[in-house]
Amino acid sequence: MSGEQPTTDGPSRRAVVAKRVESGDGDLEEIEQLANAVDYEVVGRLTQTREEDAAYMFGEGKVEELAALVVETDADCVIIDNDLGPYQTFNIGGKLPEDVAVIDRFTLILEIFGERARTRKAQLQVELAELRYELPRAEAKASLAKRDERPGFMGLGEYDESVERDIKRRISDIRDELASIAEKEQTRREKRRESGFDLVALAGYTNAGKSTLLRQLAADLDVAENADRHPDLETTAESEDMLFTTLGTTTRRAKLDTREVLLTDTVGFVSDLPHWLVESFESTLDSVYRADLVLLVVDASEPVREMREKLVTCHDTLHERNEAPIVTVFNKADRLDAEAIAEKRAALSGLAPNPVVVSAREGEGVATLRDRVEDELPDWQHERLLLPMTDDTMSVVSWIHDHGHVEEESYGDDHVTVAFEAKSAIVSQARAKAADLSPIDA
Ligand SMILES: Nc1nc2c(ncn2[C@@H]2O[C@H](COP(=O)(O)OP(=O)(O)OP(=O)(O)O)[C@@H](O)[C@H]2O)c(=O)[nH]1
Ligand SMILES: [Mg+2]
Repeated sequence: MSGEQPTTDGPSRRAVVAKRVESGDGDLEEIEQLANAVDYEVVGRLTQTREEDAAYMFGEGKVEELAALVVETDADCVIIDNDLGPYQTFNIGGKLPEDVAVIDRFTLILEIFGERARTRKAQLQVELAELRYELPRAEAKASLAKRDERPGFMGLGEYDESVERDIKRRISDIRDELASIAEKEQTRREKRRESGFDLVALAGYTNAGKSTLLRQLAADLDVAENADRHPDLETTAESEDMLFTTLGTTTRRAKLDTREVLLTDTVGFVSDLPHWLVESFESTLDSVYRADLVLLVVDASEPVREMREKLVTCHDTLHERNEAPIVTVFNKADRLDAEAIAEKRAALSGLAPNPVVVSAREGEGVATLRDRVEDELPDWQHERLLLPMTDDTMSVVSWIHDHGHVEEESYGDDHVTVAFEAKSAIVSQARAKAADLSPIDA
């Protein structure tokens, strides 16, 4: 390791991954995927099953083993798949060769988010999460520095309360800005609802195939057609075999038989996220919480045990705030035969009742899913209105065409009859508009 400068970007960062579990065997697959998502090359692996050590997270002997592995593999950093306290980070770092960084699960996730954040909102959310991660650490540093024995703790120089104060002030500024962004988004969503769209959100564990499915469902629609009406709609939803490809939200329109929906793709869920991290992404998850219907996408090519764990994580994240019906989608069916699908359905029937099986990549099952979405959306109301013929009548008729599904339209001498189906809010608005048409002396 001596003499080698660790690089801070590019594909050449070498990492040793390590994890402590309470029982069973430590599984490093997910942390490796997370590491690969920001171009770490995993060059060494280490796990330990034991209870948490207050000073080192692992046993002290294991940390020495970790240090030896770092030297042997010439790694620049260790990535620990646990939530390290500030002192544990410091103590582990003390055992490692100089300049070897200690990264924990959350710092890694934040790094991924930071790299993916493209919009102002996503960047603010990442910064908020970073500051919330930093705050207790700044407090720890301040209190250590006060004890005088370790000025310059963690090599970061002098500390006083002003650091904490600055962090708190910045947190409060970011919250304000995010709140105003959320308000604008809310207004926009209300407008969409008013214009007859149902909101369908794609939720699910990261890498389940949400973005791929979004493209399938929206495949036969032309977004440009209505670009002027919805200038905020983005046309891209990238997918890659990588965790957290999507950060932030992408919305596209999809036309079902009788309904038009807006589909929103969103950030993937991942297990063991601390509450502050989830809260930092609250306004992104808002599109899920406020949807009329949630499609919970699961990678069905994974073993039942993993599917179950991921479903539980998703339900936990959705549980508190979501009121909309949830339709579970078993994706990647092209990797499975009918028998395996039947087994998984049966094994997971409690968590995922009546799932729709699809292959987002091949398009198989997508038509069934469309029908299911149509079935599960809140019912539309039927209405028949008799409109007196005035100068404004035709604009009301065309408004009804834009916002609902017209079944019949007939013209009499001094009136128009329109029978249509629409969301109940639209029906009420149409009634109000019809009432406004009435001649004053009627
Ligand atoms: N075999 C197979 N692969 C699929 C299918 N759907 C998606 N994939 C692959 O799974 C990977 C993840 O797909 P995405 O659509 O990016 O998944 P996501 O849920 O949006 O992931 P994040 O945005 O990272 O949370 C990609 O490599 C896709 O090509 C499918 O039906 N079958
Ligand atoms: Mg995605």
